[in-house]
Amino acid sequence: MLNKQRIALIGAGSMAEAMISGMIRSKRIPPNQILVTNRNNSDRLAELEKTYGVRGNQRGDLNLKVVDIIILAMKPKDIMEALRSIKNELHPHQLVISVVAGIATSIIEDHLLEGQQVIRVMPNTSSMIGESATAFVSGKNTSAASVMVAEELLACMGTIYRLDEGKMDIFTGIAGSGPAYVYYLMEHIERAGKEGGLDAKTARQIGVQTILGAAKMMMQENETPAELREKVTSPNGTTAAGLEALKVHGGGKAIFQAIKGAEQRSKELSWQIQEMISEK
Ligand SMILES: NC(=O)C1=CN([C@@H]2O[C@H](COP(=O)(O)OP(=O)(O)OC[C@H]3O[C@@H](n4cnc5c(N)ncnc54)[C@H](OP(=O)(O)O)[C@@H]3O)[C@@H](O)[C@H]2O)C=CC1
Ligand SMILES: O=C(O)[C@@H]1CCC=N1
Repeated sequence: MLNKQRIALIGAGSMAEAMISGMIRSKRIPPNQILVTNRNNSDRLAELEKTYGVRGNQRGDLNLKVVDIIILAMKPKDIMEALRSIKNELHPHQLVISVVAGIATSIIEDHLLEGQQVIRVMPNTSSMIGESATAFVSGKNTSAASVMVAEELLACMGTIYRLDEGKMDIFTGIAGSGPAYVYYLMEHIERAGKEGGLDAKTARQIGVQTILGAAKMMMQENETPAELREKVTSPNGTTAAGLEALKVHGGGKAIFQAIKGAEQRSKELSWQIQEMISEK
């Protein structure tokens, strides 16, 4: 089903590239069926063409009528302008997928044609290698067949979760923004490794394998994170000392607050757009 779909990405930034890479690596969509556009950065389109074999189009040259799926991948502040610009080029049977953080499905539906099929998605940049944790919400006009196509498409980028709209903010806090917390953690692991005498590259490799091993343990073993943690922790041993330092320095609280902060920002983005709409 998927290999017949023509897909246009509106927005050619980090998330668009991660999705393109996921699609191409999956080999389930021929590159020449993927079109990508932005506002005015032709060098960026050329770069994506060269790297992935997709077709970069200046916005004015992109005929949306010939595509099946339109992916909105611009910043939240730019979505209203984008919706205005595409509305009358679309037919309601075409599927619009938005990856824009904080923007509710109903807002997108309200600013497109009556009956437009819409799906809201929250991927993360691990889509690049087919390892995203991706959530989606189906819009009110979206057919079961279109949901199946979207699931097939999103599966090229990783694991998918169908959620209620109300859970998208917390999902964004955990999974959409989540890779950044892990990278930040690695930055600190690397710093400590260097201070302990390792070179940066070795410290990073050790840190990555440790995170990967722990992640796989949580996936494959039938034990809670707390149980797994206890198995690492010998009484009065090194781990107990490390965990105590984490507690003293608010490590757990910091992780919790990072997720809550991102969740809250996702909500705010939604309110800001609502305000913008009601002011007009
Ligand atoms: N980065 C991430 O990890 C994730 C991002 N997202 C969401 O994805 C969206 C994009 O994020 P990201 O890729 O990081 O952002 P970037 O700033 O990297 O890219 C934004 C892109 O949108 C383009 N753009 C803006 N307005 C228009 C328009 N009217 N028509 C065509 N193109 C337009 C820009 O083009 P130009 O350069 O020409 O201005 C640019 O290519 C955001 O809404 C974000 O919330 C969701 C999950 C994860
Ligand atoms: O930082 C952001 O707003 C986007 C959404 C999730 C990840 N990046």
